[in-house]
Amino acid sequence: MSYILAIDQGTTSSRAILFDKDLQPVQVAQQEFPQHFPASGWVEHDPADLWATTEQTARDVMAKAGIGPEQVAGIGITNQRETTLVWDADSGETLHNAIVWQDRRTADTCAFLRASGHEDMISETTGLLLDPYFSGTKVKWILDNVAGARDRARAGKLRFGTVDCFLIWKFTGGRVHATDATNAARTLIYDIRKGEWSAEICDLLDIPMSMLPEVRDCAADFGVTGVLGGEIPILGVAGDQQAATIGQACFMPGMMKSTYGTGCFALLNTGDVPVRSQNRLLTTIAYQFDGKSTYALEGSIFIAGAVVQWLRDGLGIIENAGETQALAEAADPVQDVVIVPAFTGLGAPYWAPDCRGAVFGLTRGSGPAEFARAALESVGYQTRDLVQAMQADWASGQGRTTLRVDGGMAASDWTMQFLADILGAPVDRPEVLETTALGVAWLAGMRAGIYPDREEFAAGWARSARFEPRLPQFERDRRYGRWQAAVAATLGVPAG
Ligand SMILES: Nc1ncnc2c1ncn2[C@@H]1O[C@H](COP(=O)(O)OP(=O)(O)O)[C@@H](O)[C@H]1O
Ligand SMILES: O=P(O)(O)OC[C@H](O)CO
Repeated sequence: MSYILAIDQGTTSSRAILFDKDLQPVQVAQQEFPQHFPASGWVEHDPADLWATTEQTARDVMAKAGIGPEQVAGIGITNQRETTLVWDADSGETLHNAIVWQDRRTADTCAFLRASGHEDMISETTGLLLDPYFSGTKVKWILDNVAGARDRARAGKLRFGTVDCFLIWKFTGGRVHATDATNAARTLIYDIRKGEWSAEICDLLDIPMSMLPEVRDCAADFGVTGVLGGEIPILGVAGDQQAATIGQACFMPGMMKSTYGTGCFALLNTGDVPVRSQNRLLTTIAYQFDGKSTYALEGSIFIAGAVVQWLRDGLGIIENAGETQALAEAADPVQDVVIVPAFTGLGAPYWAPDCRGAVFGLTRGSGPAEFARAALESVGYQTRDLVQAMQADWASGQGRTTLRVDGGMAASDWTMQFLADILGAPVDRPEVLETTALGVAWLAGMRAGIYPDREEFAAGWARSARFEPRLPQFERDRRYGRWQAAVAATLGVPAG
């Protein structure tokens, strides 16, 4: 019983990672699955794909490591957040494809709720903004648009869940309908202060509360699965960004992590007090242990690593992401090319879904190297936007902050050095870059009794590199000023 199976069900792929008794990742299996775009701004996943790729990668990783279920002490599940599923309580059949967090179809519902004066109550209760990003309006959409759904929901025949909850249901053969507090906190129908579903918001959205899962701690009993060839308990659950926060051991107020994948999500631990943002950040639950929530401020950037993908697939100036380093180093130091990568609008702290990207400062001499440097820099600038908003929101967060980074793009030394330079604060990269999976593996392993407690786990967090700021203050401010001007100009230009 010396392994933990971590499942990371993400937006574009499902991954299963096996951790040994020393909390080291020893084997990985991964499968991508199709994205469905049935209309402009709509994004769906087939629930059968979510389950099949999860089950298959879990089987594969155990087969690759040559271990059986009797050697797995527990399963931890982490997941793309907010993505919404509704299914029949008896048959388990889903009523509709999963509506993905990126899906904008409920923008009108959000606009209506805002116009009718509900935004303040909803933000105060849930910590979130009225945006289609979150689950609540997606559940309403399914109940409004699938024939007979609301009647079945009122009769107690339907179940709602985020992806973690759906997978738990599948793993346990429909015996457990539960989620954890971090996933509940992303639904727009959960009262993050009281730690219970909000009857008022459910009523407003006409969502029968009989559909809702039980909300448990992040390290808790979520049932036992028999689908992997033997019985294994599910003992840890957290949304992926919260799992990364846990994996980075950001357990003290003031600690902050930023995950650089396709997008970027930064979370600042604010302790046991939920801080209401004045700068359009989200207030969310970082984790919940023993019924007690720890809160975080969260900033979400939609385009981080995706700007590098654009250099590769859109502009064709690189063949792989790693080439950006040499290009950025070769860029002309006197050119000031700035890219605002608002390909799908801008996220926090701007929340401008309709604006589109722009490039500034081009000269006759601007080429691939200047574009590559500007692309990498855009990630640093956007992070500074978030960090400044966080510091403005949370007075005790003033001062020197060390940022812990992870995700695929954190492998880029050049980007991480620029990040430290533009923040004027150190950036720490951990030894284990599988931070999201590590977080949820630790939850499950701690619950199973094979991993250390929180203090010991935090003490074991190890850094592989620290990037210290080297840019003079004057130059930092000058460059950031250029970025701010570029964003202001981009926001001022209506999308075509
Ligand atoms: N060396 C690198 N330099 C710059 N960007 C990189 C590098 N390696 C990976 N990336 C970027 O990181 C992203 C992949 O990170 P990952 O954490 O796997 O993302 P996701 O989980 O969102 O798919 C890609 O967008 C890729 O362009
Ligand atoms: O699956 P990812 O890594 O793109 O993460 C998605 C986030 O959880 C959305 O809030």
